[in-house]
Amino acid sequence: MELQLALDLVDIPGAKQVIKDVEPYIDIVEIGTPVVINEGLRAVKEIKEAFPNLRVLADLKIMDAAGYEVMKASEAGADIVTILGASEDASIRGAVEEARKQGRQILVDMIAVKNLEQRAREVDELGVDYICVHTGYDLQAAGQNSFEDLRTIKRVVKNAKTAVAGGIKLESLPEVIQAEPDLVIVGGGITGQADQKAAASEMQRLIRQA
Ligand SMILES: O=C(CO)[C@H](O)[C@H](O)COP(=O)(O)O
Repeated sequence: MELQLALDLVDIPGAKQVIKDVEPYIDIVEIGTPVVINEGLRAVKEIKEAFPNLRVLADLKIMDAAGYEVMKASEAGADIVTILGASEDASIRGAVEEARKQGRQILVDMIAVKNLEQRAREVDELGVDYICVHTGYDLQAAGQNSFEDLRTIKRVVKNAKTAVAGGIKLESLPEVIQAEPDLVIVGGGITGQADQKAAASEMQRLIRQA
């Protein structure tokens, strides 16, 4: 099981500062969608150059023109690129094909997918690397989480690794770990804490002992 730090509400210098503090405790750093919107793929490039030993995920949430967008994110240095599970099979195939060419990986974000069980089975057949259940900020605000969805994809996904994201905090991490995802994605549960280093270190400890 691995830990991914999601950076959503920072600029590039801010991202570098957080990563410097928590690098020993994380496996992957995510350049979040808002950061890419604000700063462009330059954010991915600068973070990869500053932290070459860390895997970098570009959270582009691709919906179309997938091959092209995966190519551009790969050129910027992304190791993993995200595409939406709600996108067309042709787009997901295009993303996978380009990622294979570039030696990169694809994470499918299942945010807003209604028929989760069926779509997870279909996406799993398309050769993606990760399938991620995700409660976005708007539904987190309504008190939702993805823990039941994680158990659902764990049942049906046979090839890809499983991941979970959305509002995971130190208190809820043990329940997440129990469902045995391959990747736990945490944003505010680390970045929103007064002591980010302590939060990341404790999360890594719980994950490693699982
Ligand atoms: O992709 C995202 C939002 O669309 C976030 O990166 C993801 O939800 C993790 O952040 P948090 O733990 O703060 O919810």
